[in-house]
Amino acid sequence: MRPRRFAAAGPLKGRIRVPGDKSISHRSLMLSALAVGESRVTGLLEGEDVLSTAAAMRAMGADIQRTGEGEWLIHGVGVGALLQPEAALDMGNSGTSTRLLMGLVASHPITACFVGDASLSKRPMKRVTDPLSLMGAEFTTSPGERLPLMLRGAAPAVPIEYRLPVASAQVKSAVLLAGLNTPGITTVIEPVPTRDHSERMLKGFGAALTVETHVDGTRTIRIRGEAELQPQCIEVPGDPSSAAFFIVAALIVPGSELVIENVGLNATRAGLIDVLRQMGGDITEQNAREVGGEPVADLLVRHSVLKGIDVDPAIVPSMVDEFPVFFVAAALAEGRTTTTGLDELRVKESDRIAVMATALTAAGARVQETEDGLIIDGSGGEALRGGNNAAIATHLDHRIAMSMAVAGLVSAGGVEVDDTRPIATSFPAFEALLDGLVA
Ligand SMILES: O=C(O)C1=C[C@@H](OP(=O)(O)O)[C@@H](O)[C@H](O)C1
Ligand SMILES: C=C(OP(=O)(O)O)C(=O)O
Repeated sequence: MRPRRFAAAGPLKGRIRVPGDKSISHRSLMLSALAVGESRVTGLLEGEDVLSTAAAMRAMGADIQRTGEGEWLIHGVGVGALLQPEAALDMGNSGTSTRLLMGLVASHPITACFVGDASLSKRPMKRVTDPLSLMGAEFTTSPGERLPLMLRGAAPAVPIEYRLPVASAQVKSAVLLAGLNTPGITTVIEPVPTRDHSERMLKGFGAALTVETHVDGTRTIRIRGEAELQPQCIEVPGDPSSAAFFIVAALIVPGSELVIENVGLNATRAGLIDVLRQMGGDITEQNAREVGGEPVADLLVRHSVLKGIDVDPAIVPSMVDEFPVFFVAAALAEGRTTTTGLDELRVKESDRIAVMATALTAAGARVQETEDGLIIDGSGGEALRGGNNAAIATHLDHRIAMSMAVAGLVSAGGVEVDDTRPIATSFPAFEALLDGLVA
């Protein structure tokens, strides 16, 4: 464990750049490893989760080299040609690596064992074993359909039409990636839109993929299997989920004025910015452009008096990973903020509803937990005053650690986080960036 106290240290001023998008980084390694020829990726997030994906793709035959900071060269094996890994694939803390790679393996004639850390081993996998079983893959799982599990891929796999029972980009992507090496057309029906990086990147690599959006917002995504992927040069945009910690910090720490450069603003990811603006957050987009087929801008964020709101549950998928830090913003707002429809937060790296309720309460915020969200009565900009000095339990969850670090910046006595190590899964430079800003 690596504990640390985060305390108030004055306004955040200056310019920072956040690391590459985690979702896009995973996908760029996976698809490059399946293309025939050499792909080049720049701006890759070198966090532990993405490195787990790189190691797994290497173990299944891809040649993956790091040539500089964030710069990687990948020689792919071709769709259908993944090799049998010789040892278990260690997924570490990463749900995205696990579920997307299960999709890839499911339609290859190989068997792979998936293992992970204590957090990942508690997370539900039935959401992917269900559709992948329909495609012909076979599973031996730990009780409750959890890791460790063994997956025997089907060759040939059977194309399916699958309607997502949960709003999950990981489940959608698992089925689409399985569809890559499945004869015929694999179809995913998505009643609620989730992040669309897989669709964009599969098309970019030359897969025959179509997206039909119906009047009620439902999306039907079709992919033609036995695809041949063309190698690509990919520039990964900055991660809005990492930028979120600094956006909220600059909004709630008085006197702050911060530019966060190169932030991905794909509409399926940008919900936090919309909600913070509805609360009165002063966030301006500068230098809007496209990076790697994704909309990107620099964000100028100024300290703002935030007003509590009822968050529309329809926006949840586009800010699903940002709720822990959003709760910190709500704890500093004037009045009450109500969130609902957050059931999925209970099955992330930790139960993010319960863990944040406990953590923020300990830090002195007024928080009430409901079945599917939190009700937060904000301090109206007053510093949080926690009753005790006990360390906040982060439960191997990077986003809890970083969110409570941000809470420490607006806490009268500081916030002690029990373990900062998980931060390296998605944002290894987080503490250095924060320390550099407030120094
Ligand atoms: O597809 C992805 O890259 C991700 C999808 C989301 O998970 P779910 O699909 O489980 O909602 C998100 O929480 C995760 O951090 C990354
Ligand atoms: C939920 C997350 O990631 P994963 O599902 O990949 O572990 C996250 O990064 O917040």
